[in-house]
Amino acid sequence: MSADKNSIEITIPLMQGGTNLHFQNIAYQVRHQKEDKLLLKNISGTFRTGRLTAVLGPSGAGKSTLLNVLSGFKTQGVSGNIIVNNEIIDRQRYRQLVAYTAQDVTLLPNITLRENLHYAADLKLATNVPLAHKVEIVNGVIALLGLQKCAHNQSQVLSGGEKKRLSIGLELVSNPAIMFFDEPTSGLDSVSSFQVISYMKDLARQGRCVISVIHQPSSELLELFDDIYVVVDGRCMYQGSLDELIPTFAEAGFHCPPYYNRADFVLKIASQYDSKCAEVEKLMVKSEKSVSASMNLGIQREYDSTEFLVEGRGPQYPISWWNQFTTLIRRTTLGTVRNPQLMGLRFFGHILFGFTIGFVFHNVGDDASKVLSNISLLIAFLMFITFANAMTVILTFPLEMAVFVREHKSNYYSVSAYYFSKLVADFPWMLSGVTAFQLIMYFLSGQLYETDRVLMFWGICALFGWLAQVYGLIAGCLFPIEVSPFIVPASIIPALLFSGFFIRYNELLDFFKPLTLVSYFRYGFEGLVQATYGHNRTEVGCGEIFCYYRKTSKILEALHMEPNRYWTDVLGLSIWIAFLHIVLYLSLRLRLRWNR
Ligand SMILES: Nc1ncnc2c1ncn2[C@@H]1O[C@H](COP(=O)(O)OP(=O)(O)OP(=O)(O)O)[C@@H](O)[C@H]1O
Repeated sequence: MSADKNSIEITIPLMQGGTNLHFQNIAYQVRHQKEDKLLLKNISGTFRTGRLTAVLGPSGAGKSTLLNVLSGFKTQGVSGNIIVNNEIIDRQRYRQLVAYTAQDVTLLPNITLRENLHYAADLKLATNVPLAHKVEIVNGVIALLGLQKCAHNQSQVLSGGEKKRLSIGLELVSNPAIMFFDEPTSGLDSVSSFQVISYMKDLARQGRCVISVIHQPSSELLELFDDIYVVVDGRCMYQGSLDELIPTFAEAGFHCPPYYNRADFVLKIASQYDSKCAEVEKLMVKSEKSVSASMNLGIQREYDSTEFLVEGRGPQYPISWWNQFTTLIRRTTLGTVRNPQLMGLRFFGHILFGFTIGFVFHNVGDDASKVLSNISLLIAFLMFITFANAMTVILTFPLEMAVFVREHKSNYYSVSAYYFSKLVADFPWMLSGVTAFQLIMYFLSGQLYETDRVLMFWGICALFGWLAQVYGLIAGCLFPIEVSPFIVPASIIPALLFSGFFIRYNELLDFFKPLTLVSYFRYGFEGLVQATYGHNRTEVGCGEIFCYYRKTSKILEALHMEPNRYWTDVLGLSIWIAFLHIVLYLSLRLRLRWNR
């Protein structure tokens, strides 16, 4: 993905024709504390091509909600019509036209700005777009947003303003006709804010319809906008040009003092809505009527349907499933390799612990007088594999989840492409860590050197590492980063209790016995015991005159284990892994549902 550093021409094509967006009687209802709450109340309006529109309103008025709905990010509980150039269009076509940049866009920390744009181009542009053209588009976006200086910086070191511009750029690569921004200047100083809004104005001038929620803009910043849309309590208080704003309010009896910031003036009037001011209500009703009237002029047809963004038949994603899958694998692998803590924990952590535990349990493997220590080693072994593999993913996955939700909602790729890419990309790292750990420990602790036995031991370790990783992914998907480091160990302890190590099967109350059948630790522990002492091994070496556990049958008896159950344990672990994969897939879907 090298790019020609000298090529800074702006190559984003101008929009052909214009795209006018009308929205009619949009209502949005949520269920909150067992009550239905109407957040948007039959709100209507028009956003026109080539114009930059500011959405203003007091805090809690419904500005972000309106943008979320109009961008198609929220669809559940929404009714009303979205009309683009006089046509009601389906969800698939609409998503291809629209881009939405939320207030805080989460970015993958270890991917550079240029790489972020390249991956967005790979995922959002049709597969037949040649690489050279994608590079041109990325260079164009970088030049347009003035990001040349930091193009090779990883996202984690970008400044707030650079991140904001990158998030605009990510949407720009697919050259959308309609762009929504939620408070793009929040957290920026006045110079950067001016820059960002100026870029947005350029985008509008190129023939796009650009709409932005803006919080308390300065007079200078407000001047950059062509149109204003004022939202109050989920309704429209004003829609029209910036120039008409003050005269319209004056007509309703609200006069703006000279030299007063127009945005502040409007917000002051809007905040009187709560005190049930009759003049404000009159202004709202008048505005709603005039919005409907102007829309009827703009729309040449009547629409009966109130179903919001119906499902269409066209392809949902810009590129094929296979290309989504391979692009995501490349990106995840790059992010993993660039994450030194994660790599360190995964690989060197396994090696370090392999040596540490290996030396602590030095040569206990083939000595019947040290069987109890060796059995403790087996459970310690499994515990390390579980925590090392589950914890590494729960630390990074919640952040990735935010990226997944944003990108999936922006129609970059399907859930299944992401799901399989995640599993495939992470698998070799897990396997290499577990293998290194096992080999070091196996030989340092003096287990029996038989190829079959080493492979059987490795098989259980690999399955257990895999299980732990998927377990961690589920926790990282469903719980915030502050909660999952507690949830994972707490939920593992019951499985550990019924592993057969802490309390033997026959010592359990009858009531608890069935639980050993669902404990994955039981299958892991028993599998390791069988690989170590079962399967045609009759005796263990003995360095003393008498060793009680010299015969392996005595060891299995003491642990209440039947001989030759290795493959049953493999089956038990495999069923658990298959089950957890289904749970992970459903968790990803659930996570998307929460954000609908
Ligand atoms: N899922 C929800 N359940 C209940 N109420 C909600 C939900 N989402 C938003 N709200 C409420 O809807 C109102 C509008 O929220 P929204 O985020 O759109 O406001 P906003 O105008 O963008 O405010 P701000 O300028 O402070 O960001 C708020 O009162 C908010 O508390």
